[in-house]
Amino acid sequence: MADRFDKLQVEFIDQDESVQDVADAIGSSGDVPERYVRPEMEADPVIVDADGYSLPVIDMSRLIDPEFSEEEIAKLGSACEDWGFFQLVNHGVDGESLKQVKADVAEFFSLPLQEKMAVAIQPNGLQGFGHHFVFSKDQKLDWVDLLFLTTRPAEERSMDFWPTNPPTFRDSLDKYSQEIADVSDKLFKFMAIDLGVDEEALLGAFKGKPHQSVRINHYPPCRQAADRVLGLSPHTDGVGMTLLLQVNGVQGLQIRKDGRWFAVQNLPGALIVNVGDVLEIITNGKYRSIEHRAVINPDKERITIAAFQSAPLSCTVGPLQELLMNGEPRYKTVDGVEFTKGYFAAKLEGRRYLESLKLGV
Ligand SMILES: O=C(O)CCC(=O)C(=O)O
Ligand SMILES: [Fe+2]
Repeated sequence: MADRFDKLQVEFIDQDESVQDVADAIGSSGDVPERYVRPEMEADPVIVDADGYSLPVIDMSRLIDPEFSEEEIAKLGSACEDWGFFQLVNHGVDGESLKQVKADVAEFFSLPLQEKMAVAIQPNGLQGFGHHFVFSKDQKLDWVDLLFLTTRPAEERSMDFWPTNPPTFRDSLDKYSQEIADVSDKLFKFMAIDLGVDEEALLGAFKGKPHQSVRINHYPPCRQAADRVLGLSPHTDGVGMTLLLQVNGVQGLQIRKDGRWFAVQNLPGALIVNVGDVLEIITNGKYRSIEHRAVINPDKERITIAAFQSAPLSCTVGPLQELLMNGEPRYKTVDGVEFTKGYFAAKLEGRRYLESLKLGV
């Protein structure tokens, strides 16, 4: 079936090596190939999670409890304004479903390369397993193998890219994708209350069938040069909202805060949620889409599942009338196809595309 991304006609350079293979080939003594080495890493200091400086924690059980809801919604609003990121606890995602999806994803990445290549990304495609978003032959490469899939609406899935090994993979990803869609619907609802806009007005921006895709990231360890390679280059997410699940206990997410990198310590069991570019634009800049990146552990592999909740390509991306500053929009309004094309054309470099949509007010 036609992929939503076919309309975008983005052109990528084919990559047929996997980072896991590169890591295996260099073993413990060889050099990391130049294409993976990132000299810019040395320049940027990292702040660790310290007193008075930790990611806000939002409790879903308080959001839905009439006694605490108002207070928790205010906290949610501040988190989206000040940080653009928060940890969500008591999110209600079924424990069995979490366990199963984690086990299946880890098993998929542990398969031999040829098994994984059964769902390999196709030339100029976006879905499937492999290296993604390579735009030129000289571009530095991220130290990650990933599997990118459209998960919702169900009729837009390209099942050719959904692994059949392990056999439970499809079923567990299907269940997880439903659970995450439910959590994000609730969060959008509470955000609408915080913003003082009609729920329909906020969700109306995601009119039709909300879109969800997942990026399952596998970061092999890098013994030789963990501090000189990057798992994911700094970027913002070109979507409404992202919900990130850490599949194993290995940390690696960093977010840009006050010009420096801040290392997120994921609370066990919490989902990490962040505001994407589309939500920043819809809220006319009230909520912020923050640059983030993933770093590599020298000894341990790291696996994460990022679920992106977004708008259909048929929608329009622009500030909500109710949230204009003195009647002024701070961002251009563009249609969904133009927005997504522009996001990729800016090569996922930090906030570059988002800044280009800003109007001079
Ligand atoms: O794996 C992580 O910590 C970050 C993932 C991420 O930012 C993404 O997939 O967009
Ligand atoms: Fe991201």
